[in-house]
Amino acid sequence: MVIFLNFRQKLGLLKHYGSHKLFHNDLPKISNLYAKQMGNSTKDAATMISEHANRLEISIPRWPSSLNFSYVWLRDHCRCDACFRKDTFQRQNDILSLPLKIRPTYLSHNEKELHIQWPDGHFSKFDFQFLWENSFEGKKHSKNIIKPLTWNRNSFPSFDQIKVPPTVEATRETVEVICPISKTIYGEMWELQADLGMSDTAYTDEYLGSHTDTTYFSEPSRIQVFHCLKQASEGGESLYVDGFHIGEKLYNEDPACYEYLSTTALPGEYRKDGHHFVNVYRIFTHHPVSKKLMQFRCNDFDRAPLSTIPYHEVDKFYMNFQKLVKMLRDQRNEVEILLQPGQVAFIDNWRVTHGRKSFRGTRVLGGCYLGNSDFLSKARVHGLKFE
Ligand SMILES: C[N+](C)(C)CCCC[C@H](N)C(=O)O
Ligand SMILES: O=C(O)CCC(=O)C(=O)O
Ligand SMILES: [Fe+2]
Repeated sequence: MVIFLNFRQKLGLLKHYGSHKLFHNDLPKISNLYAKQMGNSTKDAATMISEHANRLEISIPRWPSSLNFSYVWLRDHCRCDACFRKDTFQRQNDILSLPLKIRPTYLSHNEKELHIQWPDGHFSKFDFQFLWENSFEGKKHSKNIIKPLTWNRNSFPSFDQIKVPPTVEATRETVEVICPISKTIYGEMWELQADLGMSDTAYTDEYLGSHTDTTYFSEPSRIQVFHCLKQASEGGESLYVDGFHIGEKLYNEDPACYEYLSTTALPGEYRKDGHHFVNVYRIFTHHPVSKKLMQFRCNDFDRAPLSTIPYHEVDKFYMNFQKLVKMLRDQRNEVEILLQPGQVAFIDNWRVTHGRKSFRGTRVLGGCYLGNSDFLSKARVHGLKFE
């Protein structure tokens, strides 16, 4: 079975093992539809183009507001063969030849396209669809469509499941249908069972507080895949918490603490024979343009010596950090799932924390990591849109 934690809202469900229709989700579908309606103004007699000093204002009745395009932006985004290579999807016009004070000499449009004649004789055509999808203002409107639905113990969403044989190879095959597997210091596919030789608390039979993995990487792994290959004879339930729910709650209950943990950097560290990772990060990271919460990172086990905070601020750090971890350990926020052999969990490691209860007997988890760029690229190919 495949369980998508969090991606039910955001990325979708693996409905047919082996099929190409992997990412299904109502919300992105709505947003795509929205983008289509907004961009494809078929018989829009009422399209209005107004020239201003350094911008064009385009108004199409279907668009929620008019969009503005500066002339230099339009010249830079010309998609003709001389400016843009359609075979490689790469730019060809050199930024240094872009005239910053350019203005069109002649403008016209039909129902689908805007036409611009430039002073040097160059001619550009723009699909309204392209303009809608790539403008700052258009993006702002589309972004409002997908709002992450956060969850706690009581509001945890249901998930779809399919059967995967409880072997590492079957896990690999399932995952590879979705996305190439990352190779990290743990290899591609790893197996996890209590083995102190591995020098990590994950490889014990003890309780493990909920955390995100690879906080010590400059870009943490995006998806953590867990496949239960063998259940413990007792205990070993997985514990999941929605870090965005924690963020929301903290923001509402103690905005100063949220602000502090969004702006204060701390170091993470991981040492293992021949490896020494160190990375300085913030617990809450926001999208550089929309400012929405984009990533939650928290792993107390892999916290490095606190060298990023001056002594007079240290009390403040511990106070705020404890507050956060208390919320993370609060059972009201924690979802408990006893993974069954054959059940695979895909966890958004940029958002959802994982932990486990202590256990007895032999418990084996198989799994792997998927990189952020690889995963988002595949999701986009399946028609999903991201900021
Ligand atoms: C078993 N597996 C490879 C998944 C994880 C092992 C690494 C755990 C590390 N403390 C971290 O949180 O990143
Ligand atoms: O044993 C578990 O369920 C999780 C262990 C863990 O944190 C990990 O492998 O990253
Ligand atoms: Fe972990």
